[in-house]
Amino acid sequence: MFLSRLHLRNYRNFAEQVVEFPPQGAALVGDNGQGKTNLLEAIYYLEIFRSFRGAPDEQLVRFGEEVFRAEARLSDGLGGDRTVSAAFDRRARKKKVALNGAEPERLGDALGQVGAVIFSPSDVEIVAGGPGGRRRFLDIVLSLAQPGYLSAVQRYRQALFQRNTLLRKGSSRALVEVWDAGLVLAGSRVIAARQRWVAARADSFAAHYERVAGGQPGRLGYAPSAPEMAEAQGEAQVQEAFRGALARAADREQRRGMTLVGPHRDDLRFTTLSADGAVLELRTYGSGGQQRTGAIALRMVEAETIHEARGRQPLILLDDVFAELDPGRSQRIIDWIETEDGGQVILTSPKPTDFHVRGDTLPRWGIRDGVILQD
Ligand SMILES: Nc1ncnc2c1ncn2[C@@H]1O[C@H](COP(=O)(O)OP(=O)(O)OP(=O)(O)O)[C@@H](O)[C@H]1O
Repeated sequence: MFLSRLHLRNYRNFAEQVVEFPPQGAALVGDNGQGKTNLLEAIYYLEIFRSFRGAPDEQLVRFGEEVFRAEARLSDGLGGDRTVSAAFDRRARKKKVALNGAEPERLGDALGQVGAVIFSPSDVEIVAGGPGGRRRFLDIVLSLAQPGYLSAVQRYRQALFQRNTLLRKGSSRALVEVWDAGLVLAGSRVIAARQRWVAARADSFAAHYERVAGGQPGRLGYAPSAPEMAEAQGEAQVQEAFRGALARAADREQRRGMTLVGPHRDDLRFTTLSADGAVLELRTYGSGGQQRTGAIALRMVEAETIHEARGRQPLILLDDVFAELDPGRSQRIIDWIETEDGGQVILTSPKPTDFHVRGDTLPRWGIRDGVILQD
């Protein structure tokens, strides 16, 4: 399956655009502000039904318009086609998603149809920014890859919201505790899934980091909000540890008026080693380049995850990722793409690059003011 056709109407600065993509992908070259990121954002919108940049849907509607629509056609090259589409009405604040023209029962059922991974300069924020961005990363990847994860997150958020409302109002402990069973059940599912994913991908992350960084070590770990949860393995042990952590935090929670333990306070940890062997957090001590390398290695393990979940090569979207990397690192990313035997690649750049992707078979298109220029 590859993205064979994209149809955009009133998405950002695209008025009406139809693009036919070949199976190997395409390279888009255009000046700043012409719509390169917008195009990749639109493709990835059809994967997760929201902007990867975190923009609210209203902002995606072309200025002066009311509704945007995006549709992707995925083809297996043998005549088998599938479509996924999304539309958002700014005035009615309504989003509609369809698979092959039919609305799925739940939005979650339509997630991940494109099977894409996006590499963007803003990924550095996952490593360098606050823990919310890292939890968001985990929640998106696991929602795409694991059935049931998204609904566990949603149940957890509901229980957390109710519990926090009571804590904020200073309600009695007995009232707050009514929500504990639901919180622990859904929360442990989320924590155990995240821990399993990190454990399963840690070696691969380390290998990607080391390769891209030209030999420097890099590690990925999961940091739960309470120490006893770090020891727990599997959902049952996490539940027990979560209950224990809640009991220990009860007085503090009453004082602070909020839930202090659980997956909403967990974090991902990126580390490297100093010259004398000390463990350094990339977030606080990493250079810009090291933080970018951590983000790229993370996207690479995401690509492996999507590959396994979908049973096919992911569509790789590269948004001007080479701009801030040294040539060695850039080349090693290209080498990695080349080993992803034959998956589709769509890359953007403000200027023609010297990097040779897919044996230079990608057609090179221009883009100006929301119009794609194919020759
Ligand atoms: N809702 C919208 N309607 C119309 N135009 C929009 C909308 N949102 C953003 N734009 C326009 O899209 C352009 C930015 O596009 P985009 O972010 O894709 O740039 P780019 O080609 O990736 O540039 P760069 O190389 O600087 O990253 C801006 O000119 C902006 O005004």
